[in-house]
Amino acid sequence: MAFLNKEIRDGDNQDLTEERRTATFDTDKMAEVIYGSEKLARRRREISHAVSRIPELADSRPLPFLDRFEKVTEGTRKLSVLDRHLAELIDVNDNGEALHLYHEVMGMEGHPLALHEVMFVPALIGQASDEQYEKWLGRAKRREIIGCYAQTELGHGSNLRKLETTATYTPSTQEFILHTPTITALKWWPGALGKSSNYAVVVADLIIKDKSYGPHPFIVQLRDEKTHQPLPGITVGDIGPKMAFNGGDNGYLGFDNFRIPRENLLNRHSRVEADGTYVRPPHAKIGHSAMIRVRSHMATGQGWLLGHALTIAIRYSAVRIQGFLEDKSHEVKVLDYQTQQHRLFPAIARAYAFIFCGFETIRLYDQLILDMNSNGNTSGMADLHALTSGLKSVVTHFVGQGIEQARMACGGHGYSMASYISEIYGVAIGGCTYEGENMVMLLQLARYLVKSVELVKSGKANQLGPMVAYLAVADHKVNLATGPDSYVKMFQYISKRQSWKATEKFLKFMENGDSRDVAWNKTAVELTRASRLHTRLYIMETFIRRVESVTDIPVKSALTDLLNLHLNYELLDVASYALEDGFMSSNQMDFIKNQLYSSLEKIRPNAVSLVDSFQFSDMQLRSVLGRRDGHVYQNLFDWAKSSPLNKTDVLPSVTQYLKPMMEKAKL
Ligand SMILES: CC/C=C\C/C=C\C/C=C\C/C=C\C/C=C\C/C=C/C(=O)SCCNC(=O)CCNC(=O)[C@H](O)C(C)(C)COP(=O)(O)OP(=O)(O)OC[C@H]1O[C@@H](n2cnc3c(N)ncnc32)[C@H](O)[C@@H]1OP(=O)(O)O
Ligand SMILES: Cc1cc2nc3c(=O)[nH]c(=O)nc-3n(C[C@H](O)[C@H](O)[C@H](O)COP(=O)(O)OP(=O)(O)OC[C@H]3O[C@@H](n4cnc5c(N)ncnc54)[C@H](O)[C@@H]3O)c2cc1C
Repeated sequence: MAFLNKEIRDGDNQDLTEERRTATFDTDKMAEVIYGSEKLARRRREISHAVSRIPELADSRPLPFLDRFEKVTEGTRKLSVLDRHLAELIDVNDNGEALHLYHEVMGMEGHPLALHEVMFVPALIGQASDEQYEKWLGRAKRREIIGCYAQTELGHGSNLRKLETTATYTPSTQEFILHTPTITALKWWPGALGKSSNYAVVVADLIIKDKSYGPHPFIVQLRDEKTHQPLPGITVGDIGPKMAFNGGDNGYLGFDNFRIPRENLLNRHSRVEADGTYVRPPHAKIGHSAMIRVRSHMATGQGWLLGHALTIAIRYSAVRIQGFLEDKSHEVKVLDYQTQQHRLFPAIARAYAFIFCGFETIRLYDQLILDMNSNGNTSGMADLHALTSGLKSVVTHFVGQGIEQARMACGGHGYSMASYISEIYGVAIGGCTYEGENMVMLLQLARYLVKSVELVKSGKANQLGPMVAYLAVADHKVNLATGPDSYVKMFQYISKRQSWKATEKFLKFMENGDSRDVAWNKTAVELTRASRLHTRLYIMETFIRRVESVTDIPVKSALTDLLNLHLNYELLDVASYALEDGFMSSNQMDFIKNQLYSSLEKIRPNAVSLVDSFQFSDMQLRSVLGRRDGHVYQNLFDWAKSSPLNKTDVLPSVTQYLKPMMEKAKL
């Protein structure tokens, strides 16, 4: 008999197989929706299969047992094996295939090329002139050189206007002199900078004739191409262990009056002429395109990270039997508890929603780069900046929460590194900080919202973009029974009210004599609340649009259940805003709660299949609890036995310290 869930195999844990038999949709078809195309979903499976047949690509030992040095070495080893097999495994021009292959083999703990693909090459694509393309891009793409993105400094990450590294132009030699004037000016944090990269895009304050022109990107050689030794005038190294990404070498970098030629300012959009004349870019923030790119990709990347943790937690919850419901002769799967479902199912809905939002922002980013490179059109930048600033903040925050709930949902075993959930958590919450600290980015979106409200107030609502048009729409009471649209209207009301309230408060402080910055700071918490609500509205609308467009009926039906859960969960979560002014009644609250509980019941039979549809291989998950076959206990025992501490029955530290202490106590 053919089952709709394609993960069923002979010999699997029976409880998990039972779950898979109840799937109401085809998991291959759901994977097409998750990955955006039939081709990519299929190629992912084929690539995972091909990788599993190359033993050298497997981790040589479970990663949690490796120390930092071993992790870096292991990542670099696998990268070199991968390099030999690249062309046979994937179409190297297909980003989706490449991304999957790297996730599969390299995992998420970092490796020497992590920032090369994610920021160095994209910075060249976005910022280099045609001549610079010619000179650098081919070499970078062939990986003759390895690069990173060095912007953040020991003293400044958020406030780019105060970066201290200087790039001073000297017309007599037509060179820039890069210099690190203070300890706080050291570049600090860039991924793959410490030990791996021999080139970097360095962001430094451009100075011409004693005048500062602000941060600009330069391509800089850091190490000798043959010996890999740092060049004279360069101080570079690793910043030490971190919460996660310990297979990666985030680094520090200092310059001692280090000279680079004038052509090394990435000059597609702004340039310095030989005599020192500065030619301005068409948009002041155009040099930030590599950051906007990562922010645009973060929602899908983070959605997949949440998907990892949920695959582990849901599969384990179907295998873990503990406690009773009605029948006291049989314990039940912990997945049958309403609290367990409430802990995990809304996060499944969010993972799907975030992935769908990410597809939209990636498309918008690609369009922006096309417009900028073909005709210098930067009109989409402000909107995309506002959108991705909010999205990266809201998504990373909820993903962190969701992963932590997934860990707790696995009880004691969730706390073991065998679950791998703590590693996923460490990686995911890095996203709350990198590419713009979340509060800072929420405040960026708030600037956009405040400006939009001000437009409405001054009678210029017709100038609002489609994303904020609701800020000008009249309020109306909503009957919650009428489907997704009514939830959107309710959310629009809440979001609009918060944006208006925060703006009025901000303006009032200014009317009362505060400067703009002080008034802004006094309103900042309310402003971040407005940004979160606006972003959650966007996520909700995107989710609705995506589900509406699905053509496979069983897949659409399962997604509709997830969407309904999401709508009710979201509205309940922000209900205090709607209760504040009596917009929502307590009867409506009860209605929403009941809808939510019935969504949990509807989703229950499909829970395992919804996470199976992410189609993460065991290699990619690296989790004993999340194994596809569900054989958790024997493998946990084997995993524990492989701990280096178990190599001998008596540890040298016991002989050396513990025994003498115990012996002494006996005397
Ligand atoms: C094959 C692989 C494919 C895909 C994989 C890709 C991604 C995968 C997902 C994850 C990646 C995984 C691993 C990577 C791990 C880590 C990488 C990390 C890298 C980094 O962290 S790099 C460093 C990042 N640093 C920052 O983000 C700094 C944050 N600060 C800023 O961005 C700015 O300084 C800030 C806060 C926005 C403010 O700037 P500034 O002070 O200059 O501006 P103002 O506040 O005065 O505002 C002025 C004005 O300008 C507007 N504006 C600001 N920035 C932008 C922008 N980027 N675009 C457009 N407009 C911008 C701002 O809104 C103001 O407008 P207004 O006056 O209000 O009209
Ligand atoms: C895993 C990881 C990888 C990274 N990779 C790179 C990389 O490849 N290249 C690179 O250049 N950098 C990288 N970074 C650095 C990262 O981009 C910065 O750490 C980040 O932008 C935050 O800046 P910060 O550290 O200066 O934080 P800070 O700005 O010092 O933040 C500290 C606190 O101050 C608050 N704060 C700061 N400014 C404001 C404000 N205006 N209003 C209100 N509150 C404010 C913040 O909200 C936060 O609570 C990485 C960081 C991490 C963790």
